[in-house]
Amino acid sequence: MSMIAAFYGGKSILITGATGFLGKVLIEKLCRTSPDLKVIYILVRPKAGHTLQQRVSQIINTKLFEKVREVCPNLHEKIRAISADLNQNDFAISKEDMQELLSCTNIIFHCAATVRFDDHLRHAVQLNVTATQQLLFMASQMPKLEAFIHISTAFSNCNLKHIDEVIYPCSVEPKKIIDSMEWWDDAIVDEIAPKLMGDWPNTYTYTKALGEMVVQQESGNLNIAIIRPSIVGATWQEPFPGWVDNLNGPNGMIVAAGRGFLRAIRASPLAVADLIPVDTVINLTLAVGWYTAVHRPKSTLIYHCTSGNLNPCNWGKMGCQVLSTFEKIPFEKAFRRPHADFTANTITVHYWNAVSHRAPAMIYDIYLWLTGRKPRMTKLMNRLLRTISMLEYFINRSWEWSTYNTEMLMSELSPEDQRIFNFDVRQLNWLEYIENYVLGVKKYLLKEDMAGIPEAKQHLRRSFPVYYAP
Ligand SMILES: CCCCCCCCCCCCCCCCCCCCCCCC(=O)SCCNC(=O)CCNC(=O)[C@H](O)C(C)(C)COP(=O)(O)OP(=O)(O)OC[C@H]1O[C@@H](n2cnc3c(N)ncnc32)[C@H](O)[C@@H]1OP(=O)(O)O
Ligand SMILES: NC(=O)C1=CN([C@@H]2O[C@H](COP(=O)(O)OP(=O)(O)OC[C@H]3O[C@@H](n4cnc5c(N)ncnc54)[C@H](OP(=O)(O)O)[C@@H]3O)[C@@H](O)[C@H]2O)C=CC1
Repeated sequence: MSMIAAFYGGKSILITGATGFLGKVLIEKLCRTSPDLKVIYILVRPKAGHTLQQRVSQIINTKLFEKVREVCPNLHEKIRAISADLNQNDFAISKEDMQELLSCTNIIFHCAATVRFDDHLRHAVQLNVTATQQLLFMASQMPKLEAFIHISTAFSNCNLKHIDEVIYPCSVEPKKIIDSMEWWDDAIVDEIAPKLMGDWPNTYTYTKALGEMVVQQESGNLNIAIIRPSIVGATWQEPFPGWVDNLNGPNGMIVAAGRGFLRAIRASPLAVADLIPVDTVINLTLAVGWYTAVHRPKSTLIYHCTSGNLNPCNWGKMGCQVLSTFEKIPFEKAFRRPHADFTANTITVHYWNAVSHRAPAMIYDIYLWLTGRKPRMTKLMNRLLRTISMLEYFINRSWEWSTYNTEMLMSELSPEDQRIFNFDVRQLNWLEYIENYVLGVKKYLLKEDMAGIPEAKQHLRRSFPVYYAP
């Protein structure tokens, strides 16, 4: 019998960010391995035109939940959506709902965050810092709470090269920043943001570091753990390989390369590509929830969920495998032949941006305009180049994350739990994983049918002149 699966049986679990990438995989795995759990409360913000129930149905009626619908036919009853906006006071939760959450919750998984790199500092502080503080305050009023698991990022200390499983302080106290945000207007925030952020590259990583400090300072008597995943990618094994549903991180780049838009990117081919599959992150998260509640470590433990020190892969190897997968399974309606290069030379990148990105986009737009259609390629290319400029920081450096706590936890698990909640990234075969990843982008993100592969290959042959364009 799995100790972890048994632990979650009969429990009331509160999840924030449940409608996001990690949140969905977390709910799926929880319900599949512990169908006898009592209830999962999910804090969902209302969205125009969708009731809460519709938002839940949209998630659990997808392919991702196909297996779990069989194991847990009453899935709808297990998931209770609570209307909440983490940007509001008391999260705008009704009195009755708040009462129920406070009196029943056993475990909290805090996944909600803004993951945009360019978010305004005020908004990033509100969601990644202030909301975390408020949730901890709520947690402190929950008599049945056994564990509070906070999802951070391995890049919260990306200003350092070697990162241990400890919390590093930021120069300005988060409480001071939270207070200041109340009376600083946007102009002051804009002016002061670069000074506050120092050598953090964006508001996301900076506010996640502040969020960790808040967790440490407000932990009180709670049993808390922090998980720091690196770049979270498609599923490796569960519920099936290759599942992914957003354009974040590498996903958008795979789409752009596969459709022939992306030809060159400033990256160090030998830098470590610290990717980690989303199911690995969730397996570790559930194991940490169990360990924190049952073993109650004396201090807040931090767990790095990274691949670089146990099973490293570099961007060069990854890029080659992505390109070779496109040969076998091309994406539909490609603009050009998929072919891209990583280059470390800034001048070469400027050259390729002009010749291979901007110029073809302009020529294509002129063609669209001449044939009476709306030009759109230049806009799309500009957006792609802007996205690349934000990702460049992460693909031109390597970091070393120590994984003592994560390895310690692995050794605490029974053989059965090591199998069911596998987070041993040493077993990952990168070439196989990347191929399934690209296939998953095609199937689950772009919603392309595998039956269309011959047509996609023919499309590339038909557009012969464009096929070999720079
Ligand atoms: C040797 C051979 C080499 C060959 C190489 C070829 C293969 C290449 C593949 C290999 C991959 C290599 C690169 C990988 C780089 C990975 C780095 C990742 C770093 C992560 C570090 C931290 C990890 C974390 O902790 S958190 C998760 C990461 N967060 C993010 O990734 C968020 C990043 N995104 C943003 O911050 C914003 O989206 C931003 C600023 C990039 C763009 O903002 P903007 O306001 O312009 O757009 P949006 O409102 O977001 O979207 C508008 C619109 O565009 C669509 N869209 C968004 N992103 C993309 C995209 N990347 N590609 C395509 N389309 C995109 C979006 O869906 C919207 O569409 P609508 O239709 O308008 O809704
Ligand atoms: N994806 C990655 O590569 C990595 C992610 N992480 C961390 O993992 C966690 C989850 O990330 P991920 O799943 O990728 O992020 P997503 O952007 O996919 O999901 C974010 C979630 O937060 C919710 N949310 C945002 N704002 C609010 C709000 N005001 N009130 C209520 N809910 C809100 C979103 O709800 P809605 O659906 O309404 O928008 C969504 O459910 C984050 O803490 C992130 O920092 C760490 C490392 C890497």
